[in-house]
Order: sequence, then C-alpha cells, then structure tokens
Amino acid sequence: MNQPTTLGFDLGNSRIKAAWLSDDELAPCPGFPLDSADELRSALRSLIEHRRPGRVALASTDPAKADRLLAQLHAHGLSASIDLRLGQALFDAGLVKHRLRTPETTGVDRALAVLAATKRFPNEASLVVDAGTAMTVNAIDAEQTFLGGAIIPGFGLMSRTLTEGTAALPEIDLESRPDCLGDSTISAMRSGIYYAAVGAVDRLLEELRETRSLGATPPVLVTGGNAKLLSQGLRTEHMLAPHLVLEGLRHVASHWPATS
Ligand SMILES: Nc1ncnc2c1ncn2[C@@H]1O[C@H](COP(=O)(O)OP(=O)(O)OP(=O)(O)O)[C@@H](O)[C@H]1O
Ligand SMILES: CC(C)(CO)[C@@H](O)C(=O)NCCC(=O)O
Ligand SMILES: [K+]
Repeated sequence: MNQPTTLGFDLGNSRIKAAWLSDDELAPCPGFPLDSADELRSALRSLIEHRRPGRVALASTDPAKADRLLAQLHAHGLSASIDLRLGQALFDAGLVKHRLRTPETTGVDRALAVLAATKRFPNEASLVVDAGTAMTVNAIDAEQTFLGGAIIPGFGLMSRTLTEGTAALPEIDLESRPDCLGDSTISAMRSGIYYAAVGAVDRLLEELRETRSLGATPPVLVTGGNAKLLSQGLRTEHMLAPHLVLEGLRHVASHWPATS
C-alpha cells in the first residue's frame, strides 16, 4: 500500500486547510483557525504528533501568513519542500496552461483548483467556483487552458462591508439559505448578501458558457468553505468538490521532483 507522506496545506485568507497527500489519496485533516499563533502552534503539534510527514507542501494566497506557518513548521524541524505562493509557479512548471494577461498576480488557489478540474475532466471544458473569503469563478476550455473568470466578495466580506459602511446595520452571520423576502433588518441583510453572491455566480456561469464557447453544459465544480451554503441556492447544475485546492496540490506533489 502507498503510505501518504506529504502533508499539504492550503492557506487561504481566513483558514488553513490541511490534508495527507499521496499519489492516489487525499485524507483531509480537521481545519484550524489562523487567528492566534498559540492556536496555530497547538493545532500543528497535534497534527504531527502521531505521524511525521516525509514532506510538506504549502500553497498560500497570503505571503505573511505563509511565512508565519513556515516559522511554526521550522520549530518542529519541518520545512516546506513545495512552497507555492502564486499561480505562476504552476504555469512555469507546465502543470496549467493559461491565457491570462497577469499570470504573475494570479492566486495559487485558483490555479490549483483549475489543475484539479483539468485532471477530473481531461477531455472537456469545465467551470470551477471557489466559495471562500473571496469567491472566484474560473473557466477552463476543452483544450485545458485556464481562461480566467471573476473574483467577487464572499458572504463574510459582503456582510462586513454593509456593517462597516453604514451606521444602522448590525453584524450578521449567514448559516443557511435565507428567505428572499427579509421581513426584518437582519433577514433583509441575509437575503441581500446571499442572493447577491448566488445570483452573481449563476449569471457568471451562464455568461461564460454562452460567450466563451465552453459547450452547452460544461461540468461545474463548487469548492471552498462556503460551497455547501452557496450550493443550496445555485440554479446551475453543479457538483460539490470539497477539497479541490488540496486536490490540485496533491497533483503538484506527485509531479514535483522528490529532491527539491
Ligand atoms: N469548519 C469551518 N471553519 C471555519 N470556516 C468555515 C468552516 N466551514 C465553512 N466555513 C466558512 O468558510 C469560509 C472560508 O472559506 P475558505 O476556507 O474556502 O476560505 P479561505 O481559503 O480562507 O478563503 P480564500 O479562498 O478567499 O482565501 C468562511 O467564511 C466560513 O464562513
Ligand atoms: C481571489 C483570491 C483572494 C481567492 O482566494 C486569491 O485567489 C487571490 O488572492 N488572487 C490574486 C488575484 C488573482 O487571482 O488574479
Ligand atoms: K481558498
């Protein structure tokens, strides 16, 4: 049996997701918060206490947080032999083809999710939605070229904008699909935020399909911390893919030179 030895980290703007990665398996670890160094240290300790990784692979959209995680790993005698900070790393390695004008600023999470989609659908176009702190919609054509897409604020960011930009609107949370008719201040905010995002994603998927010759019904993969919540209201047919970024990282790890 193939023993998973790579510990992979997907470090986003609000959470760290980790998984044990092998050539044919992805075993997710419980997620941990990014807020305090103490919390991170103890979460990391319990993660590697019983099982020492042969290698660490890190993908991060936030360089400062990535450096902090690396410092914590060093304290445990570990370093990241794969340390990805930008989509460019995947483009340069020939793992993802693209037609982007600014590959040098493209998020590594977008490129990794796209890579995972090209492995799932090697012979057809596909669309990827990542519902995280920010939400992204990403288009891949039938030749497996990443064409680009859209970046929109996630539920939390939209909600914070409303609260911070007004005197009267309170802080809210959003845990399930709200009624579209908000009959209170809070339920009206929940409705607005939820349908702004879900409606935008549905419309983007439709526009991309129609205008970018992706075929009538390319498969749509939905990932990210808010994937399930988004999925509850999406009209476009789609599949949930909970760990698409880590899935992409698994593909990178299995192609990366063992010595680096
Ligand atoms: N178990 C969980 N712990 C924390 N947040 C969760 C959890 N499950 C869902 N969420 C939601 O997931 C969202 C973050 O999503 P995700 O983890 O994909 O973000 P991220 O990777 O930090 O963001 P980004 O991809 O924009 O950098 C949070 O807004 C939170 O509401
Ligand atoms: C858009 C986010 C925040 C989504 O996590 C991330 O992919 C990112 O920081 N991207 C940089 C800009 C870009 O992807 O073009
Ligand atoms: K992410």
